[in-house]
Amino acid sequence: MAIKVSHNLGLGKWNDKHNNFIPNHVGSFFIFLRSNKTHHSAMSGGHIGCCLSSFNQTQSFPVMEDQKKLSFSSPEPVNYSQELDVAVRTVQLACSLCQRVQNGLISKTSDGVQSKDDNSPVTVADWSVQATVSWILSESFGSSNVSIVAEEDIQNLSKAKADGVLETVVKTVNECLAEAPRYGLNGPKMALGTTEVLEAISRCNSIGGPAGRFWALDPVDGTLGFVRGDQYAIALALIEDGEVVLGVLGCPNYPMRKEWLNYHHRYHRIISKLTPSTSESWDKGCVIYARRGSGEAWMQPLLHVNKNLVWPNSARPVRVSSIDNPSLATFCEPVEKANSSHSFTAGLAHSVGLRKQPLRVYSMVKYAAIARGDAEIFMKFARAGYKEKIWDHAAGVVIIQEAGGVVTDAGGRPLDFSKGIYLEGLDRGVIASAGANLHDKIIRAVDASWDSSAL
Ligand SMILES: Nc1ncnc2c1ncn2[C@@H]1O[C@H](COP(=O)(O)OS(=O)(=O)O)[C@@H](OP(=O)(O)O)[C@H]1O
Ligand SMILES: [Mg+2]
Ligand SMILES: [Mg+2]
Ligand SMILES: [Mg+2]
Repeated sequence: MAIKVSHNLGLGKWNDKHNNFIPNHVGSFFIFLRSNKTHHSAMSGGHIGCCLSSFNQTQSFPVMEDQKKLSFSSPEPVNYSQELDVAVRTVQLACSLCQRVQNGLISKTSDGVQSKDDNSPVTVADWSVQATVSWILSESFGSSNVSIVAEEDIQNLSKAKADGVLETVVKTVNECLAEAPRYGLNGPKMALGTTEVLEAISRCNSIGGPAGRFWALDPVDGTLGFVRGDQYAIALALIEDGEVVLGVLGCPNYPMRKEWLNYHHRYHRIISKLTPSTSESWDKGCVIYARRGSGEAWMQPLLHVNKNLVWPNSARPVRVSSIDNPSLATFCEPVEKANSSHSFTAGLAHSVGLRKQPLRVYSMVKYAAIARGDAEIFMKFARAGYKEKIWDHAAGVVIIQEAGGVVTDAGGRPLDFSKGIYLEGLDRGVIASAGANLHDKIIRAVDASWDSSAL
């Protein structure tokens, strides 16, 4: 049978109490399927479950008899389809912003990179993505329902010497939001002013914690990779009562061949030499996402700005590698020695029998590589005293777990996202593996060599 669904549903509010979505527009009709597969149908071509659209037309959709029953049955646990749908579209939009800014940075010799108080880099893209994601989430769910923990703040941006940067951020955010309808998202009616952009950035002032719902955002993870024209990620996760329930990772430079993940510092030159300009959309860049408990992780190609594509986008499932023989396994780790001890992991690799060269990649693209089956192990052992932040891990952890992998600290315990902005109580380091066998071997090797390490 077929049922008429209005595509011009506009925005509404999720009602937690009644577990349903209430559209703002009177007369709009919304079907929300409470099936485990709902998010996939929304992402991969089916439109049911998607409440945001740029189209002003009605369309007929076939609805199975049992699906119809599901949509009108009594309330069941929240399945976050609405949140996942908005999050994936928003990360796609953010990827296009970053690509534009990165291309501009690389072609210019001028300094588009600022330094924060800890000397780490921050760029127009970091602030612009944070403003854009914050604005879209508030617009989609109502600002009083949205709480965000995110990396950037406006202190550095507001500094007098960063005046030109602030102007560029406002311009970048508005250029990006003007594209929102192509992603099925509503943009602002009028361009945002400086105050609104600063407000959107500083609204991300949640400090997380054990209760309630908040988003964790790393607008650009691997900023160093970003400014070097290399790998970086946009990471958005939803955390509820201390558990990561959704993870979305945008990886705009994820190459078509996994070997090219390794070409840091030279990535852009190599890719532009080897990739024909007419390459297909799967060639470079993807968005990977998962919902906790679904047992599935999905990957979309980037929606390429220049190819006149509009939503909906296609998706395909991803799964971790089945390799569990250490001699065939590849491990990945941060590029910078300052962020993780390369000598300690080299020792672990040797004792476990990992024979391949480590894949050194900036950012949470490492988590994406494990989820896609392009590498089997990820290890990070920061220097003593460094506290890992939740936005550097949340999205990647749920994606790997749903793709079939394992993520724990070096003591074998799950990462704890319930203690505020830091992964408090993290035991030594973070280990992610394609399977329990490899994981146990690494953990045993850490135990055996930790005391004699300098960490
Ligand atoms: N000293 C130190 N030790 C450990 N980790 C640190 C340290 N300083 C920063 N960071 C965080 O590392 C994030 C980047 O991690 P990566 O795995 O991408 O490292 S690397 O850039 O490949 O070396 C990076 O994320 P972004 O700031 O979003 O780029 C930081 O949050
Ligand atoms: Mg980060
Ligand atoms: Mg960052
Ligand atoms: Mg940073």
